[in-house]
Amino acid sequence: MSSVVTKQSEKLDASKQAADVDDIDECEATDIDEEKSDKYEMMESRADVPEQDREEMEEIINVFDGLENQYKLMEKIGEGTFSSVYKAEDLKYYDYINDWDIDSKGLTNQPTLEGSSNEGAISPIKRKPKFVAIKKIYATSSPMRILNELEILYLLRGIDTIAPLITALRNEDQVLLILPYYQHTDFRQFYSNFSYKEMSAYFRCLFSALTACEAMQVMHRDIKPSNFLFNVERKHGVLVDFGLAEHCSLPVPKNCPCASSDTANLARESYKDYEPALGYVKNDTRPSKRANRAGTRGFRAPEVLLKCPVQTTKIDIWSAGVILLSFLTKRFPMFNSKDDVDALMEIACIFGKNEMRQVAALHGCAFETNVTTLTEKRVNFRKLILWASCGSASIYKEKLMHKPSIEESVCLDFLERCLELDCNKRITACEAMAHDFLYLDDPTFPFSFQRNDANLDKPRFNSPSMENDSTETTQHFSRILKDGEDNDSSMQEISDLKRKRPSDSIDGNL
Ligand SMILES: Nc1ncnc2c1ncn2[C@@H]1O[C@H](COP(=O)(O)OP(=O)(O)OP(=O)(O)O)[C@@H](O)[C@H]1O
Repeated sequence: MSSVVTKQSEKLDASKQAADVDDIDECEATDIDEEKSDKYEMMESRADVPEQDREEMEEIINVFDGLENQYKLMEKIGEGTFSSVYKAEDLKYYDYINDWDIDSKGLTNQPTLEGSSNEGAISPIKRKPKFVAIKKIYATSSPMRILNELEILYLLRGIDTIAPLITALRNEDQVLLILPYYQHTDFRQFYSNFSYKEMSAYFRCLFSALTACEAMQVMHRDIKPSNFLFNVERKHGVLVDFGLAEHCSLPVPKNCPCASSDTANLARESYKDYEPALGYVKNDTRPSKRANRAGTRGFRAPEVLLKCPVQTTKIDIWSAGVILLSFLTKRFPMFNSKDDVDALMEIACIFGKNEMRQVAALHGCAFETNVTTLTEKRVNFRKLILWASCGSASIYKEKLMHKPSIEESVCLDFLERCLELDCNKRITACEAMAHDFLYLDDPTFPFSFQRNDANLDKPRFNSPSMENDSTETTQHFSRILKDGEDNDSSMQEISDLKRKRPSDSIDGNL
């Protein structure tokens, strides 16, 4: 497959391109020499870039020889646990086919291919600078982890709500992922004043991304506002950061009651007979429960907190529900626990002890607490939201007396389905795409509103065979990440990889 991909995404031959493309190549050829003479010029021109960020960008340019001819690093835009992200101008954008670029869809500023007409092509002078996000993965990340992120990004190519990988570069232990740059609005600027319609648009994009992940059996594991880049003006969002993502189809021991409907039903029933023994076993010989708990505090699903070994894509639905709860309560972060026990207690404050015992039994655990303020029964979501968002007791009481609007009811129903403690009963992303809440901004809602249900059970994109893809991608990227290669050959591999855009190969050319 890799050779096919190479062919499709080959740099466009200058002779095959329109005259204006040739013109720009010549201009760039002269520019390159000038750029080389002072590779840091672009950073000096930005006095507002902090000294430390400037140093980091200089280091990247030093490590990746020739990078400055491809990308003009501008500023640091994000920093996480595993990476730093920089905005850069894509200096060679117009030399390549850029099918991944949602901005370019329907525009005629793409270079033309052999045999195609150049009519309507935009002259070089009108070309806008194009930007990418360069994600520098810290050298402390294991190669397997980086490979996993690359592999999953490759698998999820071609979906306009998931940030695609443009290319990846490696030099020794330094790895850069090049992604399109998405102009977005900080969550803190809009979460407290979004209307139901705006929330609907936000979650339709998010759930479209989650539907794609679900179809590929990929758990993102880190769904949170900073990983969903939403552009308020365009009402469009993209999911980023698959650094913790994981396949849930991998064989795991099904040693959790939730894994089969028989044992799950038994657990749901038997929790009532559980008699808590006071104290704890002094010399407990039972093996400790182990499971992947990767994620961000406050967004972990109950099954993650209860260390269920059979986690599925439902964990992401819970996290999306937590984001919706933030919108509705106008509180962010909604949960802020320091550890998993605290996190379970925060959830118990809403769901009550009775449901917590049930969900604990579903994952082979027992839930016991001596915190007297916890109630047996759950708190009604509407009451919780009004209490948290109203500001005063009198407004709360007044609002509570009013019947909820259709929009509010639909939204509350969606919230309950996402924040369902029992992962087996929680809504799937595909089912969520059929929920009225995701169509509130439809002009005909709710009068003559009709969803096109015919397509809702189908993933809205091509689904290449995961097994084959996964294997080939693993081979492809593991070569890039393989240790012990000399610098030249690894850089050669990297340049081979350059511009092998996954989305190029999705439309039936494999
Ligand atoms: N393609 C992009 N376009 C614009 N900004 C981006 C892009 N990718 C990442 N960012 C910004 O960089 C931040 C960190 O990126 P990312 O989440 O991929 O890194 P991380 O190290 O895994 O972070 P965390 O530990 O917080 O999950 C994002 O929250 C976002 O603000």
